[in-house]
Amino acid sequence: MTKFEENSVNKGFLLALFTASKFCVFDLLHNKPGLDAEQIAQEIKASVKGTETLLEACVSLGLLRTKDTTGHPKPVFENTELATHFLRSDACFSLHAYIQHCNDTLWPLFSHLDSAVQEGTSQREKVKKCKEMSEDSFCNSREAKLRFMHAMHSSAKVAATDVATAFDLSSYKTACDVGGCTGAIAYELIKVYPDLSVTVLDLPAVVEISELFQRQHADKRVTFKAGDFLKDELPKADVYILVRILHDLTDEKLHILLRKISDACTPGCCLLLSEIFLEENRSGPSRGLLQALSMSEGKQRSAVEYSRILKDHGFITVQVKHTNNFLDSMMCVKA
Ligand SMILES: C[S@@+](CC[C@H](N)C(=O)[O-])C[C@H]1O[C@@H](n2cnc3c(N)ncnc32)[C@H](O)[C@@H]1O
Repeated sequence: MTKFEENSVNKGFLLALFTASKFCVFDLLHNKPGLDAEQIAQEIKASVKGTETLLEACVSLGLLRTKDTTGHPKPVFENTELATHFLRSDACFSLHAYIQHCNDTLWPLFSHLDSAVQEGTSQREKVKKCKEMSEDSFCNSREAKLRFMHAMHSSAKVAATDVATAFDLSSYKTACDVGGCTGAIAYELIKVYPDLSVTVLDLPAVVEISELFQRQHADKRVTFKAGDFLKDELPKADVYILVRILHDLTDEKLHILLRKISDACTPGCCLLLSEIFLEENRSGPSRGLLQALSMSEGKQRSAVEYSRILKDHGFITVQVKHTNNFLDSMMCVKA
């Protein structure tokens, strides 16, 4: 298969995934495995032809499989392990909300890819304008924030164990998860390190909603602080955590934030950074390069680039870990 064909299949993969997810096909087949295309079409209120085509595509992509059809004239469908673990909306590691976020927020950025490449700038404003014209400023609504938080929460949960265990943090007592959103990483950290307390710092509008995500956990070792990490004083901690923050910031904002963290640290304090680390020659991984292509205000970097930036702020890289998850990690110590 040529690179071109491979990429068109990836695009098809995403579209099939979004669509099946939107119609809750994976939830339906979890609750009622072994339905045929006609029965599924009826349940999701879609055309039989369209449903059949979608199901076949999902089978070819390894998201669904057909079950032994003896005694049944038509093929019947069930979820594969992949769909059971990651695509059901109520699965422990569900990426349902993240897929929705990709569909609603990231995907539209790609429809302005020509301008993004021409200008080399984020197309968020353009997408926002189009949306505002059609949807009455949905972007700033509580619903949009909640949707974003669900997306972050679900994907953070998938990476949380690998992020928390990438390095031994057992000698530290206090941590601050800077831009920690719903606390998904913080709650994993206290599970792994019972003596650790974590302050999650995030914007007031996010902290206000974050309560909705804490009902099952609620543990006083995790506290939430509303604030702006570019303007307000950072909570004091032995470990500062930055998961999926730096790649999204302009160079100017990145340096403001790192200066604030560096000022808050005493020698020996730790900085745990988790991002997708690009290969040194920028040949991959493609999830990082594609994220860069959606053109946020920031940029994707290699571990060496991050190390260099952090060194300028007084941090020495102790170790870099490429996990088998979608985020890599780096541990640095303040000199
Ligand atoms: C891409 S999300 C990452 C969330 C979390 N660290 C994770 O990986 O799941 C970025 C987070 O940073 C927060 N954030 C962005 N700008 C901020 C600021 N100026 N002050 C505090 N939090 C901010 C956002 O609200 C959001 O929760």
